[in-house]
Amino acid sequence: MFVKVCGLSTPDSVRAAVDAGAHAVGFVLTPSPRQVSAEQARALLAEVPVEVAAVGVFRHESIAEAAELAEEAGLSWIQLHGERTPQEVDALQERGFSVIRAVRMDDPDRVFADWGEELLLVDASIPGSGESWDYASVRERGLDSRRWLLAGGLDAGNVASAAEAAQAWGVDVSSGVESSRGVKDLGKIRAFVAAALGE
Ligand SMILES: O=C(O)c1ccccc1N[C@@H]1O[C@H](COP(=O)(O)O)[C@@H](O)[C@H]1O
Repeated sequence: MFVKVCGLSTPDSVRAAVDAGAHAVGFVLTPSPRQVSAEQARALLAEVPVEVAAVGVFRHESIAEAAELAEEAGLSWIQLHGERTPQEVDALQERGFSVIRAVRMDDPDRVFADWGEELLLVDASIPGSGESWDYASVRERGLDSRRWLLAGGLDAGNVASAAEAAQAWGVDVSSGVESSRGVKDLGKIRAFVAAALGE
């Protein structure tokens, strides 16, 4: 099970995720209670070993803005929310980025098609809201042979059953490892990663 922990903004939360065994960590560079600047993300990157994917999360930004900010931060992965096109994914890959393309669980089937992104992320309607949804319903989308992450309302208590219900390749979390909005809880991060990894 691939595990990503998102919305990290302090060195100790990055270390907690990495030490627990997360495969990816996310830095939100778009307006959010978890937003960090490119400069802050660059400093946090010092805590991330090369084998762990460091991801910049973008929602309202153009492709050019996202690429510029990610380059400034030194991030090689971009997570792209919002209405996007296959050409935008191509443009980021041509610029050297690996792409996580976020779709909403209620998007039409065509949005779930394979656009060549490295990972698809299937999230609730409002990203980062902690809103859970009917995880089993994603099985109708035909993602069996794809590399994709389940997100939205996950926490240490439900991640194993949610991943099983959805037959997820990987999982992503933000709200479920916080003590209050935007404030990560190190114990919850460790418990989430352990539960996702079946430890
Ligand atoms: O976490 C945010 O604030 C955020 C803002 C804008 C786009 C994506 C964001 N986070 C993503 O949302 C899900 C986590 O949702 P939840 O809080 O666990 O329910 C995950 O994919 C984050 O990468």
